[in-house]
Amino acid sequence: MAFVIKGGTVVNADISERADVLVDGETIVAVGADLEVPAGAEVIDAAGAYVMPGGIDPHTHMEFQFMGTVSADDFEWGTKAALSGGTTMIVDFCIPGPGQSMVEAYKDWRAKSEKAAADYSYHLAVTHWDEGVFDDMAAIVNEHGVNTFKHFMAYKGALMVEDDVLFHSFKRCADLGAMAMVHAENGEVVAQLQEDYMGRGMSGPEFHAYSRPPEVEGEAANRAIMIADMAGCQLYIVHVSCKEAHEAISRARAAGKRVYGEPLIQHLTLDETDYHNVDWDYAARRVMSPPFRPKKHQESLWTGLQAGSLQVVATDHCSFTSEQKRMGLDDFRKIPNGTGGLEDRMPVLWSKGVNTGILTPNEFVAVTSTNSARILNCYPRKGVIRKGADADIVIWDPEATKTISASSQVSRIDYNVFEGVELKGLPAKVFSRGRLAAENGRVLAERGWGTFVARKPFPAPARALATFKALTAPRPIAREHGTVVP
Ligand SMILES: NC(=O)NCCC(=O)O
Ligand SMILES: [Zn+2]
Ligand SMILES: [Zn+2]
Repeated sequence: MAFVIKGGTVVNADISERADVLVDGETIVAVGADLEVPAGAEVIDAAGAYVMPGGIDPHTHMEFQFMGTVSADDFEWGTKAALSGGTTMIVDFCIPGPGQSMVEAYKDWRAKSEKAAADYSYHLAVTHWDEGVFDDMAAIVNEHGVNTFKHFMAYKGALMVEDDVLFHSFKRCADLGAMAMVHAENGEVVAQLQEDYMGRGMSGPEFHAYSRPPEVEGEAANRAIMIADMAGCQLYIVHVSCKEAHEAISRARAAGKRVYGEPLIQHLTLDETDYHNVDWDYAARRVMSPPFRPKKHQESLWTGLQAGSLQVVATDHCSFTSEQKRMGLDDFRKIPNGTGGLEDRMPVLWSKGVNTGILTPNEFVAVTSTNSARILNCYPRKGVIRKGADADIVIWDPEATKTISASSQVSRIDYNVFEGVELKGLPAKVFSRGRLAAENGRVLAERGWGTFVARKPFPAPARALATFKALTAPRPIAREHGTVVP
């Protein structure tokens, strides 16, 4: 079925233009001024609206078995929540369980995500190192369409890996043309601080934040950057929450290293005072890692988006109900870590970023969609309004208003960390591969509409890094005695 979106302003990351968009089936087939309407095609009026690429959330956890429970939004409800807020693709973390191989975990995730209402892709987690992982990484890249590998530097005793695993795995990423990702927090220091506070009877959710100060994140970010540099691979640091981690990335990029940083909409807009609330539930619902930070860190994250030293805005959507959070009533270490945000990411970023003059609409598109598509290598199929791209399109009404409330949200949990935030600028219509998937926040997409988006390795940066490594590799000194020169 064909349709033309007429009269809107098409906003891509690089340019805004008055143009119509012709969609045929799942694909954008033309973008231009005053397009002729083919016989039988529907006309959709976008006067006064922006026509933007559907959002991509590069960091989610659907139906994730974690900390003794399972995150509440599965692929169906998580992607429906995403669509209601303008996000048409998520990239979820596929994390092998204890004793499970990467390829088995991948198959599990494929089965779980069959119910997705929007498109999805994965990052694979490296949770230990052995020959099986070495071999599986090649299969994952070459046969299963995943080019990113995640490493947790925190969660000691569970998902955390040490530096030896990081170096082995980062070198393997370099060989395969894949990208390494890290959750950057020094898990050893966190574990000691947690024990120390609990030992002194300090068990409330505020001590979740005190046991994970910005320094643990800054240290781990620096360490991962240096290890990636020595391994010769690209590095993506997830949920950058503080000045220390942002500065590490910014320094690395200024030194020519291929490092990317992803702040979350939560860290950009919410702060640690939420943990001081006298209502235990209120504070515990906001427990995530890294935690919400003192307000001063937000300025660093916003300027990072402006300067380009931070490239994408994600949610790390990992939602737990109040009941699940209460697993940690007597011990903050047992509160399942994670918050929601998928349906609010784009509207909150627009209201707090574009309406305040911090970001232009083009920069908004860059950090909510295009940059993820480019960094994760699914561009230009995703992340752009242009001929040949998937028809993932948001018609954005800059005048529409709403106040966020859990009572009207799509996510399955019973609260919303953005409760009461007033929004101006909302998705009016959201198309997912040419199908109307949401209208004024109401989800029309059905379970199972989503498809897996395979992503190939990164030949150009991998080749550049390998060339540079080879040219700058240590060489033996020619001597009369001693080393034999090859
Ligand atoms: N972020 C968080 O608290 N939960 C999800 C797992 C992770 O990303 O660390
Ligand atoms: Zn994490
Ligand atoms: Zn996460």
